Amino acid sequence: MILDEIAAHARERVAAARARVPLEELRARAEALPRGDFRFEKALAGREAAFICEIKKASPSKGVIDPQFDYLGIAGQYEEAGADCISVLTESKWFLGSDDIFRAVRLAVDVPLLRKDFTVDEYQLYEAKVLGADAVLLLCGLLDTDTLRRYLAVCDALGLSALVETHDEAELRSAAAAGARVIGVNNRNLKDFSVDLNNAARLRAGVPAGAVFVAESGVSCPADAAALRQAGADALLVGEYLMRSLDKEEALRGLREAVK
Ligand SMILES: O=P(O)(O)OC[C@@H](O)[C@@H](O)c1c[nH]c2ccccc12
Repeated sequence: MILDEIAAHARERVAAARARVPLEELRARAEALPRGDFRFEKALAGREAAFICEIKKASPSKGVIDPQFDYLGIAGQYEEAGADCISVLTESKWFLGSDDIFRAVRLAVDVPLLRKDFTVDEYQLYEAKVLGADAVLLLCGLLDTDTLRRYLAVCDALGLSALVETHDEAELRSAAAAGARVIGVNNRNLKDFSVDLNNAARLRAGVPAGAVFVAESGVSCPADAAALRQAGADALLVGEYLMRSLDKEEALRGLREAVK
């Protein structure tokens, strides 16, 4: 199953990174940085419907989405267009992302940034902090409730926000039990890549009051965004549609219009 393969590869990447910079050293570096002020989640909560715009070159389900991949140009366009947050894939094998891309985007824009990777080790939380991330992704499909709780405590101590991603009721209960403040529902099943926009609507009722609810994946036109907003999404995470839009400002304007 692909998620297992991606997670196994993430563990290999962490092992290699640890051999270069040991955990203790990385943690000390992360803890020496100014504690973040959770501006990722503030940016999401501050709007009627917020947009997290994603920078990804490829995905396991679609292959290469943008062969040119002028990620700095894209980041600039997203910022110009008024993206509330930007998600940058750093997974290297299936999404063709990298920490270098993240660093470059961090230097180029002031928008809150989500470091989008497959978190399988506490090490990656410190990595994200040192990269200048405002938020990390925690997948319930990879982390049990106790581990989630532990990672959320580390994030809190660093001033990092966490987008806790779920796909079904059991995962949503786990996210809620762990105390997640930003809960995502992925409309794409990472096990077989099928997309069901109704997934967000179906799980909406299980999201604790006060948590920010992010609908993720599968937005392919303004009407999709409208439907997700109708289903109670506080924020939308949009990747492929924006990556394929030549005029990202116009595309995002269209999505915003649709959720009003
Ligand atoms: O390109 P889309 O269908 O708009 O989806 C964006 C985002 O939700 C998707 O990239 C995603 C959702 N959860 C993830 C977990 C890991 C990597 C990627 C993802």
